[in-house]
Amino acid sequence: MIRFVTGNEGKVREAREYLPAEVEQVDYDYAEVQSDDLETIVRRGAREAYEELGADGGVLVDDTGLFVEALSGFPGPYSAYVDDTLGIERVWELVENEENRKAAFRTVMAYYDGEDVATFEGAVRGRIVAPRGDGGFGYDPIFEYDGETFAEMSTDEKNAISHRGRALEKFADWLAERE
Ligand SMILES: O=c1[nH]c(=O)c2ncn([C@@H]3O[C@H](COP(=O)(O)OP(=O)(O)OP(=O)(O)O)[C@@H](O)[C@H]3O)c2[nH]1
Ligand SMILES: [Mg+2]
Repeated sequence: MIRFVTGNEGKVREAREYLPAEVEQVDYDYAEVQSDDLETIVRRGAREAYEELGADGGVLVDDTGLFVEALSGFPGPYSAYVDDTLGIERVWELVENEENRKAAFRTVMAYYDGEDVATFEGAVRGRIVAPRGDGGFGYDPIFEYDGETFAEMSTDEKNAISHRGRALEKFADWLAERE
């Protein structure tokens, strides 16, 4: 059993689809330290969550950012705040008149079970487009990869190419090797 510490059900859905182990969602709000480095955020988050929730199996945390080239990497680690305040329509409007609409998603996951903290990273490059599709969550409707937005893909299709899918793949390999 893996305790996935997140308030985001979309992340949990993708992890459940991917991982062979059972995944329990724990909605504990660990402190996301102010940092422009996702790895720093998840390393601390995993330790804090483990200490708070107790030594009842490992905990997994995921911090994700959307990095838009024309905006010098914004919103990056502040993606959740910008989603809540500006919303994805406004992010699209910020990029709409730019020639360069390239962007990347980056996820870093950290797993901690009382021994060492292990981290797994995944990234995908795509471009920002006007919102399309009703699947997915967060910025999925404005992120296009190979002609389709993430919101137009099934969970399986997104996992096969996404930032989170790549991080989950590394995590799954690591778990399998440890057994
Ligand atoms: O289009 C997207 N495709 C994704 O695959 C994806 N993963 C996360 N996000 C969004 O980017 C921000 C990350 O912030 P975030 O990592 O702090 O997540 P969160 O605050 O939602 O949950 P958590 O911190 O409790 O785990 C939040 O606005 C998420 O909705 C995504 N958007
Ligand atoms: Mg968050």
